[in-house]
Amino acid sequence: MKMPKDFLFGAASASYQVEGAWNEDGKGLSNWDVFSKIPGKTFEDTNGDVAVDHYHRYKEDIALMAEMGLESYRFSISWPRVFPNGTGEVNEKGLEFYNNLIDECLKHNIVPFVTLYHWDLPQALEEKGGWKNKETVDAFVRFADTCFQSFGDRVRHWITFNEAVIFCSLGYLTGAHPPGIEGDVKGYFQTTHHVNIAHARSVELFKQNGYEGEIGITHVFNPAFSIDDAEENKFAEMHANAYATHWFYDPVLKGTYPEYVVKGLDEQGLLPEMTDEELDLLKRTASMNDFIGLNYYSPQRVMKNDSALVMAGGRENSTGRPGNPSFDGVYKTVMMDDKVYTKWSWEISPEAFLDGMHMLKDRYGDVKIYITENGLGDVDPIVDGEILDDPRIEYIEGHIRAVKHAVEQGINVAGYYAWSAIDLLSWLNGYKKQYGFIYVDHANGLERKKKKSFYWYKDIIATRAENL
Ligand SMILES: C[C@@]1(C(=O)O)OC[C@H]2O[C@@H](O)[C@H](O)[C@@H](O)[C@H]2O1
Repeated sequence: MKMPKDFLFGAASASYQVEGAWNEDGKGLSNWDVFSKIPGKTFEDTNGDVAVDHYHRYKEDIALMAEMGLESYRFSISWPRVFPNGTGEVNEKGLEFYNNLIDECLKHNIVPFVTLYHWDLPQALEEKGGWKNKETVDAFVRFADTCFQSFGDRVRHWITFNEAVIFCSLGYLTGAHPPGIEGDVKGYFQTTHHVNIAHARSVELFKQNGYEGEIGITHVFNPAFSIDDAEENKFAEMHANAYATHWFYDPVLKGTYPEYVVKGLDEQGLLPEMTDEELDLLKRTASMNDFIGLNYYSPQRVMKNDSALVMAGGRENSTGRPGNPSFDGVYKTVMMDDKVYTKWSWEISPEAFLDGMHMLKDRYGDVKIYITENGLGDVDPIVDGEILDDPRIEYIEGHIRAVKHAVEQGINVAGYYAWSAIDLLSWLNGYKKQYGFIYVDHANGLERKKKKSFYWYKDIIATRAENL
């Protein structure tokens, strides 16, 4: 079977990780511009000052994506490039860059798929409390509307937020991401609620103003599976899926928070402050969401936690490495002998991906899905100057096959975006963790080079994955 003709084969990036030009053309400071310069926060003190210089080299990069036959490019907009202080004055040069980027995509018949927020919050807002402060919600809605007005004549696909669970939990539970706070559990849940309100208000505004196209949100998709059939471990599975998935997906797709989590948080005095008006907003906007974006890399294998609650913070544990207890100590993730893992100990399981998508359909019905990220973080083998990233080809082949099976089994998947189009700055892992189809040679002026997977993906797109 060929993938449907309107299925989008894409690839993704994020502003802070690719653009560089951190202080050029009127751009304001982001929280990551500041946080990454705190000694020890990132591997080898890497930061996004230059990244892979997409800001100056986007035409070359888009041309390479077009050569690959890429049908769609998912990229994010740097909020502080548009609003240097988070709100107030608009930076026209910032709008100009994204207008040029969008026009370059369209010139090559590449569909722009825009993420409004991929973690780079204006520092001016972070300093006023960031996502714990309701004012940030107001500022986001203004930023979103400015983008709708400026780009909505050519952009027809919008994602409000990328992976709320990551920037909220790493910002307020483990402290590995800005603002670097550890153990603020109530603050963590409050930020997730504020992000949900910012999303819902932006969706309602998008629909009320009659912008063309579709809007949704992207969440981590990390389905939990018990290590066995023991009752206590099946409970751990239920608990993990409730807190890591339903807490984020239900308010968007059902318009309500999962009762099990609300009850648990209330009993612990951790329930976010939520007004009736906000809860009504979630309820009335749920049906306005056009799709849900899934960022799937791996499942989590869980069991009842039998050790003291040790919040393993720090860089290496922030990338989803198994072995950590949940924030509340109820369950822990484990590695299993019969599973396959990446160099960063992330399980590789296209099977769990397909099972998880069925779980979502059972809970949310026939919701339109985009796979907005999926890929292999690896240290790519280089042989005689050629980047032979066969492990990445094998990983992506298995996951596109799972997407194909999902579509054949009646699950409404409308597109697949590999993470990432081009090698880029990993938030905490510098450049050692590569994801791209295009290699960036940091030893030779950021020269671009096509990997083996570049040619492989080109063929997959051309044949619409018919032979998978
Ligand atoms: C933590 C990590 C990683 O470095 O592997 O997960 C996979 C991927 O997720 C994306 O949303 C991040 O923007 C990107 O940088 C990657 O981040």
